Amino acid sequence: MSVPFTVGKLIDFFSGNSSAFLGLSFPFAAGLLAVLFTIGATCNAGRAIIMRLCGLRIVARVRNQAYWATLRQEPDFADRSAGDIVSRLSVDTSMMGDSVTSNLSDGLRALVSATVGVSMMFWISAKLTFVMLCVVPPVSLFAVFYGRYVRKLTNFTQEAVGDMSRTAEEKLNAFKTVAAYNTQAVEAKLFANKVDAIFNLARKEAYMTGVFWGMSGFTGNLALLCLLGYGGTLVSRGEITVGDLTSLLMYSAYVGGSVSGLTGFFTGLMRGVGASSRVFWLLDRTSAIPLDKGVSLAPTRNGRIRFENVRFTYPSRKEVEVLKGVDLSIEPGTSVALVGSSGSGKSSIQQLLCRFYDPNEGRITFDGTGEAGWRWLLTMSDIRDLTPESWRDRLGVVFQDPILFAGTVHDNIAYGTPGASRRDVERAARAANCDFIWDLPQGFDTQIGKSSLSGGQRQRISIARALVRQPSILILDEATSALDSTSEKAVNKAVESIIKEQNITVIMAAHRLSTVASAEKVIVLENGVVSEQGPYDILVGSSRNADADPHKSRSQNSRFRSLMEAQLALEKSTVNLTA
Ligand SMILES: Nc1ncnc2c1ncn2[C@@H]1O[C@H](COP(=O)(O)OP(=O)(O)OP(=O)(O)O)[C@@H](O)[C@H]1O
Repeated sequence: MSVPFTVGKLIDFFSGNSSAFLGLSFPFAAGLLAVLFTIGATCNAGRAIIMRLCGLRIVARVRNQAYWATLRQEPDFADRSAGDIVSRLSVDTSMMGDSVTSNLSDGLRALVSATVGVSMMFWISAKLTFVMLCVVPPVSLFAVFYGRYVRKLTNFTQEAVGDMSRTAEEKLNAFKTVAAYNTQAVEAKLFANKVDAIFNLARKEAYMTGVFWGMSGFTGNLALLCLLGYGGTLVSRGEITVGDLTSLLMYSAYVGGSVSGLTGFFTGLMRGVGASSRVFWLLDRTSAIPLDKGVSLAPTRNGRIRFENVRFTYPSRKEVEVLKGVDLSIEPGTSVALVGSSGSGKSSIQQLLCRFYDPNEGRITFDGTGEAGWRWLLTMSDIRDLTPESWRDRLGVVFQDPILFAGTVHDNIAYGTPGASRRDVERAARAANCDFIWDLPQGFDTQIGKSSLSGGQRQRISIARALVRQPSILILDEATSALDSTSEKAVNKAVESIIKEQNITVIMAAHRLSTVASAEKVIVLENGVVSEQGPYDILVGSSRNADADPHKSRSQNSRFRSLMEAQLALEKSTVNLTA
């Protein structure tokens, strides 16, 4: 800020208006200025470096915290808004970092420059400065409205960007489906619509920005005109010198630059406020199922699981009740098959067991202390009272569509069991009938990705992943559906022996007769309620609700029989053929 003042004094000194330069000898004053400029340059560099580093640190820290906050949400949340979360983690966080560092620093610098510049102008000529400043207020007022408008637009734009990312992510994940159905053009159009939405928002901002800059440029020129016209008059009247007028001109340019910098700061700040509100929303969101809320379940013996009048609707589809009062009981160390037509609620029961959701009514209890007789009643816990973390530690889960991550076979099997040794991993792999691993080029150290193995191989690795945890409860959702019947039999046999060995409860959702037959108890679901349950042999010989009413007459028209009719007939004909 000393430059305009110095230039004015220099002009006066050389034009003979003043006998001394800044009241000092010329070489001394020039040396002093050189020192001042060096200090200024060093501070400027320091400011830029410090602010940049602060920005990077803030972005890194906020990203980590936001990702951590996301991972601790209920699974349904991330499932529904993955694309949007990615945009919050990438774009919003960096906008937020910029806004509070380089933008803030530039803004503060502009504020100081404008204040010092205006003060210096007043000091040189209060009259002239006052005339000039009359044109500034309308621009400032406009800047405030402009900033607010930009904040609103930023929020809309970020939401639109999230929407676009979601669409792209979904379709890129299903690239083969898009290719198989030749829907590239349809998808490109859908994506273009999302891009158009972003473009339209950006266009609105562009119009507003254009008007703003046009207006502020015009105001600046008007101020300059005042300065030259009125300032020239003051020089001719001898009220100020030519050097003073030059200093004033330069200060006004500095102040003009600072004011536009302040406007940029204000809009940047508003953009940052918009982006940070989206990031803070994520950081502040409380999970519907907090991971650490409740009593930690000690790794004790296995226990009985009971569903008591469980009613459930998915949060994203509140109008459809999926489970309509499910009552069932599963003894520890037994295997149970959930059977029912597609959409009857088998996976939903398993998801509730994993506590990905909580029931709307009723409760799911676990008697984890293994007390015998009536005493187990006293030790039963509603699984909602347990921390999801400690509860899930007891579970081994294999989903319908198993996911493998980039990494080695070993890493994939040991995923979630960091302490698992190579021996543990190999034992689990053997139990899950993963013989093919030994034939891979680098065995357990072979790198695998999302799609480098067949469906059946992926399923078996997922089963090994669940077994290596040595769970109390093994949840298998159509876990062997992609296996050929020999592999399926081998896996079922291995799982059976592990159940006996380790007292594991197995709850499997299955359509295949061979898998169902391997279970000790079959629970038949129909339209969200348990319609039959009992041992396989009885249901197949067809007792209706053998558990509930063992004395009831056997019916050849049981729901289980009709579900399995085709497979039972096939089995019968195979037996006849073999005979
Ligand atoms: N995430 C979800 N959001 C909303 N509704 C869902 C969700 N998942 C499942 N549903 C609905 O809940 C009902 C029961 O689904 P569920 O997956 O439990 O059936 P299922 O018996 O396991 O079927 P399948 O044998 O085909 O796997 C279905 O009507 C389904 O449309």
